[in-house]
Amino acid sequence: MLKLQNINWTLENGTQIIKDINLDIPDGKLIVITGPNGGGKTTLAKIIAGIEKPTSGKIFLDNTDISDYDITERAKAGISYALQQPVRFKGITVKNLLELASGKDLSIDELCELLGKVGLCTYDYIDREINSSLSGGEIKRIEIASVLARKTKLTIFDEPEAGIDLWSFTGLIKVFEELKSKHKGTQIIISHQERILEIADEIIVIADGLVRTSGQKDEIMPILLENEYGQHCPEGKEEVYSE
Ligand SMILES: Nc1ncnc2c1ncn2[C@@H]1O[C@H](COP(=O)(O)OP(=O)(O)OP(=O)(O)O)[C@@H](O)[C@H]1O
Repeated sequence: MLKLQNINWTLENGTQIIKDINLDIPDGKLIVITGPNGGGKTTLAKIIAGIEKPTSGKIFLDNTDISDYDITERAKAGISYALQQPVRFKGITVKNLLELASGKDLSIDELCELLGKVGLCTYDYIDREINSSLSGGEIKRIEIASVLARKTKLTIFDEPEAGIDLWSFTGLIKVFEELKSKHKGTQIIISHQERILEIADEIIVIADGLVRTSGQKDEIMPILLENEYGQHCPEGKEEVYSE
């Protein structure tokens, strides 16, 4: 289980972006974090992955305090993060990246399986360098494939839908559903997409640096659809909202 305890993140100018967030993320679930633009979702994901250090607060993975772990140590502890805007690696091919991610050489069949999941034809891509010649949607899909190759305990996908065409997006939803049913790990997906919210076990709504509401999908979906990002809280959740 991932536990976030009193996580705060404040800019040097004193602006507080993440405001005392407490969350318990259970194992083996698909958790979708949603909420308005600029609410703090990516910042929180970066804090979990070790890319940003919180101003205060603690993070535990399976009861181990990983607060002082850097990004590499967190990756070794089993946390993967697919960035909202992937980076390009000059001189590294798609095959190299997928093999680095999976920690072993991959056969053509294995490469086909991974790239097929994100809707890319292996023969067109394995030898392509991960540079600016790839389109935004292609690089996003390759990054998602590399995260799938890692099969870690906790995987965070930051807006996997961004830049992905409708047809590949449908395939991606199937990949998340398959991960949910076959892989024991936890998936956290940051998303604005109703189709991704629909496959969640639990939904967390973050706005203005706060957890506005959270709970089982069936409990949270009606609130999201009827109101603007959970601005009306269900009974018993008002104390979170009133901050
Ligand atoms: N390094 C930074 N310096 C200044 N402001 C920052 C920095 N990082 C994040 N912010 C601000 O913090 C707020 C939260 O940003 P974040 O990217 O976490 O939002 P988000 O909920 O992921 O938004 P979106 O849905 O648009 O992706 C935004 O107002 C953003 O401009």
